[in-house]
Amino acid sequence: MGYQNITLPEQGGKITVNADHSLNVPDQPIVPFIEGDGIGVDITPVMRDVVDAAVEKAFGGKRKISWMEIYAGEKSNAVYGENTWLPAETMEAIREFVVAIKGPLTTPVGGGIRSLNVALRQDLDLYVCLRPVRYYQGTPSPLKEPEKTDMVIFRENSEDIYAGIEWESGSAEVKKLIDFLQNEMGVTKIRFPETSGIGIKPVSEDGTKRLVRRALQYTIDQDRASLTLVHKGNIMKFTEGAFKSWGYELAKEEFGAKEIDGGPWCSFKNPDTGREIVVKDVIADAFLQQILLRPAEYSVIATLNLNGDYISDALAAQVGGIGMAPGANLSDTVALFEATHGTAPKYAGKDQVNPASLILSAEMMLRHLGWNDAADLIVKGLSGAIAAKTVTYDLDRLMEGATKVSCSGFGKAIINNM
Ligand SMILES: NC(=O)C1=CN([C@@H]2O[C@H](COP(=O)(O)OP(=O)(O)OC[C@H]3O[C@@H](n4cnc5c(N)ncnc54)[C@H](OP(=O)(O)O)[C@@H]3O)[C@@H](O)[C@H]2O)C=CC1
Ligand SMILES: O=C(O)CCC(=O)C(=O)O
Ligand SMILES: [Mg+2]
Repeated sequence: MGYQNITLPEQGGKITVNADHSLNVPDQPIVPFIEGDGIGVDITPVMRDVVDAAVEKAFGGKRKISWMEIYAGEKSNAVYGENTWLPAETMEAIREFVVAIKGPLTTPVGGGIRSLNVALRQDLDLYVCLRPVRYYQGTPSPLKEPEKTDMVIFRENSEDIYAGIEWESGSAEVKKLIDFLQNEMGVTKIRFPETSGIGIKPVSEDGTKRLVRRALQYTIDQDRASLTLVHKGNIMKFTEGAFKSWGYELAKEEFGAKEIDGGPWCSFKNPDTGREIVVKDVIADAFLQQILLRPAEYSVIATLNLNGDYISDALAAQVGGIGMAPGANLSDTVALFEATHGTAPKYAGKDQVNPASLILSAEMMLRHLGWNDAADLIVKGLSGAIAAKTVTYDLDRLMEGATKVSCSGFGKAIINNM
């Protein structure tokens, strides 16, 4: 199709998806990217340089990414005109080209536009937010044994209070809703009805099961020992509690899990390797202490949207901070890779922040394409740069005897260590 402000690269072809959701990847795939607000201007070009260097080194010119810029956030206002935060053709391009990567996008607090990140996830039905958390040797960490933190978060990405269904205190809508809750639903527990805002928390069986299904399949494919459902089901029984029940139900119905000692924990054998996979659950507040005190007991995590948001930043801190934490948003067909962190506005344009989070998101993208040799080189380059203590400010301030480099300098150090 023709695009208004997106320039198609002169060379390169489209990635396509087969009926079984596998990909056909040409040697020169067109990959759309959103630069991102704030520090997007710093980290996105560095990510591209690192990826290009890894692909060139791994495949000697046979393969290459054809980058195609698409727009969202502040830059899209500049390109498309004021108040155009997420142009329709940006969504169209991600749908058409199937695999894309983005920098962070700003969401104002307490008013203004709703999150563009959430809008992208909802509109493209990217229902899995996949955030692996692993330790790179030599990275400074507040833990004594950070290498014991090795978890992969499957965060439900389309539902929950995070979907942003809410009404402002004092609005006509909130008055109508509170009136309905009090007079037709018998609700007596709204403490200050005159001044309350109200948010709605939808959690469904369909949404839960598709997320837990992907997480369990991953547990099998990666030969992991356990999947933990993290919820606050003691308090929010029909949303978070139901998430837990539906998760166990799915493990039993579709993966043949059997209860251990009368349940609710259950287990089944990995059909590929024969290894026992335990499916368990933890209440979210207790989980946040467990990940610090007993991280080795957790492997794959499946959780609701808001819990997953908190847990991913907390776990990132254990292995070096959100400057190091990658992620992907996945539907059955489309993949949009992005860092865990936000736009860190105070550092914008200063060539200072750590680009590793976005670079490791690109590393996940290369594996998604099946370009594992290039992905391995990124891991090697990053590990080498950290081992040589050539690091950005966030790691430098926690390390003894390190050499502090800029964002672009860190990118160069990664390339030099490939
Ligand atoms: N997916 C997305 O696009 C996301 C967008 N956001 C949005 O980003 C904006 C800012 O959010 P905020 O809460 O400040 O969170 P941020 O993640 O942007 O930044 C918080 C702090 O984390 C550290 N940090 C973040 N990124 C890096 C990096 N690359 N390298 C090193 N350190 C880093 C910095 O810590 P220090 O000050 O200690 O150096 C920074 O001040 C908001 O509008 C928010 O909605 C937030 C999260 C995700
Ligand atoms: O959309 C936003 O602004 C914040 C998103 C976020 O914190 C996350 O996805 O981890
Ligand atoms: Mg977050």
